[in-house]
Amino acid sequence: MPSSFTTNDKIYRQKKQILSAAFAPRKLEAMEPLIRLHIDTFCETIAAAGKTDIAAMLGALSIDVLSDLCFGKCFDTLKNEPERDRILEAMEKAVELVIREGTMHKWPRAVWKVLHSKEKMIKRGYVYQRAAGAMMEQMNRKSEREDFFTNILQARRPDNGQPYEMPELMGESILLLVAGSDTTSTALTVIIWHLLANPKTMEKLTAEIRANFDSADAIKYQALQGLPYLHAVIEEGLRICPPNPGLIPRVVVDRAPGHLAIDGRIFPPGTEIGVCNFSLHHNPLYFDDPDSFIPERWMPNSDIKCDKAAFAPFSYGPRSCLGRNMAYMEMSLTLALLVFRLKLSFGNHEKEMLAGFDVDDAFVAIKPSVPVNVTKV
Ligand code: HEM
Repeated sequence: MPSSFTTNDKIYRQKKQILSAAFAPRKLEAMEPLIRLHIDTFCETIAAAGKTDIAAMLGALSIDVLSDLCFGKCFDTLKNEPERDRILEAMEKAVELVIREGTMHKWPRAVWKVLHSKEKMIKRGYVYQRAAGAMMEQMNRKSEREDFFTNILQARRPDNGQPYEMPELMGESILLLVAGSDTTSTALTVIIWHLLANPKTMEKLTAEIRANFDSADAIKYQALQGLPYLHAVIEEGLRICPPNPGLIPRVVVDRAPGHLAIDGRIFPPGTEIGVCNFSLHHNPLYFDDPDSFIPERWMPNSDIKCDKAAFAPFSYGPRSCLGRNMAYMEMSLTLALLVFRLKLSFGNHEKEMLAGFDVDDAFVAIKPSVPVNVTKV
């Protein structure tokens, strides 16, 4: 299914322009109250449960936020447990397979058949079904609200002046849903795991939030952007375990003089190359004590080595992440509201949890469960 992620021509450039407009800072500001509403539901739901898998609930939060902002229809996965389990599993399969389609497109059909087992295809089909259903409803609904997807629905192709066709619209809807939800929830899960494993860091973050706000209602993104420790905690989470931990592939193009030279080595046109984010972020040449979670390295005037040029969780260049601003807004509000309103702990799972936090690389990180106890402050 074609999407901006898998196309590479002038149609891609036009789609990118359309999507960039949808993510403009002014439009995002207008979306803060909606994002906030879902974070409130998230905090209330996990507080009422008392014990929860925070990784799954953060997955549900980011799906609810994305489905609401993208299609004007929240999938309600925070409140509906069977729906949550089904869509999270489908999302995992969709991510694995979308990436194989994007990166192994030249492989023979027989290999594809093995990789695309029938069971996985059926499971991932559920994400397609939900995204397509929401998109169709949005096409038939007359709403004043401008969602991310409204821009694509109203756009015309530059080559023939016609609206985008259904398979392309489907591709974009799935891309937005998967790219925007899984990544943000991984980043938040990583950060919360490290905060729980480092109580002094959690205390410092909580103290910063409490010193700046006297009620949860007063917490607004504009004010959060000025809090250095919150920012440092988010950057350190994205560094220590980037949501796209592996290699983001690029193909060397055929341009004069014909070859690309990097560090004295020649890469001919057609070669797939890339930088592995996890290795980059854990290289001691760029970051002191790279395997430890040390938000202080990001604080102004810190003397802990922290080379910002080697920090690329959203990638660089024309294909870099479109949802970066939205991700910072969602991560900042979620963390601030969480530490302001709730107290989390590993409870009985402390020993097992402190053994370490590992993810699998399937282009995006596939994360483990993180069981926590939750109480209201
Ligand atoms: C912490 C959260 C996030 C991280 C770490 C992240 C990271 C990335 C990365 C590494 C890429 C690939 C860029 C490349 O190929 O060079 C990407 C692409 C993309 N991201 Fe994000 N992302 C996040 C959140 C979001 C959100 C909230 C959205 C909103 C829907 C979003 C939408 C997209 C889109 C549409 C693309 C494709 C861009 C293109 O191909 O031109 N992302 N993201």
